[in-house]
Amino acid sequence: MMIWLWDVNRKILRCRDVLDTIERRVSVPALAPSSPLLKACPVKGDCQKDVPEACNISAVNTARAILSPMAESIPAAEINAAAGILLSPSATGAVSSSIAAAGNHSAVSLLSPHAGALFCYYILKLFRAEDTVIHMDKLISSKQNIQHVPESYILPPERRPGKVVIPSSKCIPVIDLHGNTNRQELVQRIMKACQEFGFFELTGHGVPEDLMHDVLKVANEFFQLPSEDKVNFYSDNTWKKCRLHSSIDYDQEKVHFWRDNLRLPCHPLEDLVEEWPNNPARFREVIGNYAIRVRELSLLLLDLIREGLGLASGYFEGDLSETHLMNFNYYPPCPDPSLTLGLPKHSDPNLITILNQGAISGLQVLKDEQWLALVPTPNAFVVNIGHTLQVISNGMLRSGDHRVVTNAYAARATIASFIHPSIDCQIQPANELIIKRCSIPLYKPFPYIEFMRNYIKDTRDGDPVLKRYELSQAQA
Ligand SMILES: O=C(O)CCC(=O)C(=O)O
Ligand SMILES: [Fe+2]
Repeated sequence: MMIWLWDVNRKILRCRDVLDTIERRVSVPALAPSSPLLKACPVKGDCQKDVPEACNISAVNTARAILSPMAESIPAAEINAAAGILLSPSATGAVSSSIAAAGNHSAVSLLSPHAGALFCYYILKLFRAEDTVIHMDKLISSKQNIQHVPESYILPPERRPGKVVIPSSKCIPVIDLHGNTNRQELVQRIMKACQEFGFFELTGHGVPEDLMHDVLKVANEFFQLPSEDKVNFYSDNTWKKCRLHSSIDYDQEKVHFWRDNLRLPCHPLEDLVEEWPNNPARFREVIGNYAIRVRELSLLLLDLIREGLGLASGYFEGDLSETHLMNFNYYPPCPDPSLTLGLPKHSDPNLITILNQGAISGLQVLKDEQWLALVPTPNAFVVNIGHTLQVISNGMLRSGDHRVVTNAYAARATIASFIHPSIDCQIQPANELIIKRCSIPLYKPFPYIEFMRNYIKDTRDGDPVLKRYELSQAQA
């Protein structure tokens, strides 16, 4: 059962979001029928009819009594059922008419703002426990003692990694950022790696070893927290930037993947850090420091690539590299890694990705139709090019296909840092490049927002998203 509310702007809010808002707005005391705070929040006159004694007997029981019949009458598929709760006096009209429009009777509680907030709080508390169970059950890290891979995670035979042993090797180029004093040579090496593999390992990058290590430690600690400490971040909305979820698109996909994921927006940091978890206690500090360092590093690498492509100085600055997201991936041990994948074959959608994969292997890169298993190099980053850079470079650089396999013995945490264009950008092969090389564009222009929509769908279904945007010779 999910409870939905309307806020003063008639935006539909999820239960958790409302709870958070309320927790920020009112300090909620332990509920006691005689609580002076409850007495201090009288129910407004005529609402006694709708919300009998809401605030002077146990509000939880009252909430249950009011909501139970209503909850049963709500068709599961309809989200516009609600408890009408007033978060501010000006919401009265909006809430009442929304509920009336949605055809739901009852329970428009005309409370004073403070009483409304309190009442709302207890109603939601009631349902939060249930919400926690429903959502947190989707996380693999919430499942206890899994002996077998559940059916819904078993891939069809042609998409399974199977039992084939993929030889591990140091298979992608290694680039030492500080060991290369000659900038031109460095640019050439990066370009070659991005053309041939779409991947390289980066050493000498300047991010301190203890920070590389600490971020993974804090990430591991986050995933191991009890469910109730994480549920506030859970969301099935693939567009929500700050969210905890599992697999790729859990409610829409045919088969699930063996990974939990916390995604955080990171730029501009000072505006966003408040949205991040603050448990473990060091989370914001450690991850914040790291986010700044990897963003700087990504922009430096993008600038080297820009130079290699012969694009004007500053080409990737501004909107094109505006969005910085970090993916905290968590792959718990899997009882049979041959049946499932942590992540299916995909290329990243963005410009450039910097991955801190710790010491446990799992990442595989596709080269000449062969999977190569990467052996992690201590304190090195794995860098890869995303679809957007492939398109801007008109196919000169390639986004590297990769996938993640699971293992049966140890949980693996990784942090992937993505630089994306802002969602309003139009993406297309760089004009200067087409002109300079007298080439024809290989991709049609597309709005990044539309591309991302298709990307999520195609990745979960195993389809190549760039196919949609390729131009045939005749069209170009
Ligand atoms: O966890 C890994 O090894 C890779 C993660 C990845 O490919 C991603 O987050 O897009
Ligand atoms: Fe990826």
